[in-house]
Amino acid sequence: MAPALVGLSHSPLIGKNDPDADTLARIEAAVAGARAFVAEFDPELVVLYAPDHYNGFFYKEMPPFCLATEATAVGDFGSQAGPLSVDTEAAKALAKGVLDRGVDLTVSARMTVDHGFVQPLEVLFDGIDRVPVVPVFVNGVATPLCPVSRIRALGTAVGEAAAELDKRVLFLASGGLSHDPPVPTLDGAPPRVADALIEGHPPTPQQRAKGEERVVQAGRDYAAGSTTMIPINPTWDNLVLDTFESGALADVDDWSVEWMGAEGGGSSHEVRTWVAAYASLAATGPYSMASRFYEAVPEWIAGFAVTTATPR
Ligand SMILES: O=C(O)CCc1cccc(O)c1O
Ligand SMILES: [Fe+2]
Repeated sequence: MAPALVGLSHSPLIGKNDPDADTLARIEAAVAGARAFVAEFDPELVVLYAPDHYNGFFYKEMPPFCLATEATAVGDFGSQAGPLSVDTEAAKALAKGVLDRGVDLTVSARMTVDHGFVQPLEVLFDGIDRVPVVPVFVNGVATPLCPVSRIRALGTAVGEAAAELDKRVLFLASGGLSHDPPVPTLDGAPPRVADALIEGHPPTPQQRAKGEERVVQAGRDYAAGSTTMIPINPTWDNLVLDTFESGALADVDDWSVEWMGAEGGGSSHEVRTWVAAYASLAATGPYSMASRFYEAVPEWIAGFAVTTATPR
């Protein structure tokens, strides 16, 4: 088994509320680097860790994480809709391997996913059906959240199980770093919102359009210096990236939900996907970060990072 890793922030506002041309060019160069890295590695399997934004997972039952043996994308924010090319056999093997290692994994035989899963597949592979993938949902918004140590344990178990496959496996993380987009919260929600977050009634096209316009407007406000959202925190984001680069992954066990939220905003917990991916790579042996890019992009409501890593 040969592993590699890409960590990639996502934002549904890419192409909808872009930063200035120079910033955009720097980001595009970093993303092109990740695409070249992936093309060169030519993965036979992608283990994709991504969050959900109340399109697939709801409070009726909210697992801390969940592995899919089949998955369909909803097509939010203009992202691709339809089935992902899930490698069901590999997914089942990984699920068994994770459970055998004592991590209480939830499995979905029909996962609904959103831009969190779709965007990295579009950006790196030009579509959601181009490469065999095992989607792994990591809850990054719906409190209460499990300790980060459990996400590290998940990633480690997935990495150990993946090492038993005779494949080139790319561990791919989607999301983060610090950002505070207007994602609804169950605590204090009015009854109609609470009902939507619990039951997950699919929104009408009008409701979806209205919600998406709200997020685009929030990006404009964030870039204009709105103080109603927790600002992007480059210092914290670089501390997070330093941790991944150093390989001292056990440090994340001390990252409390409260500390992360205060430093990085309500969606900073999306970096749990990165914790899982780096733990997976680390479980296969010592690694080096091969490239590291970071830019605070308020227009996208994103502390935007791109990293690649390979075995040492
Ligand atoms: O779909 C939503 O409600 C949130 C959308 C969203 C906005 C900015 C950055 C993100 O990472 C993100 O996911
Ligand atoms: Fe997100």
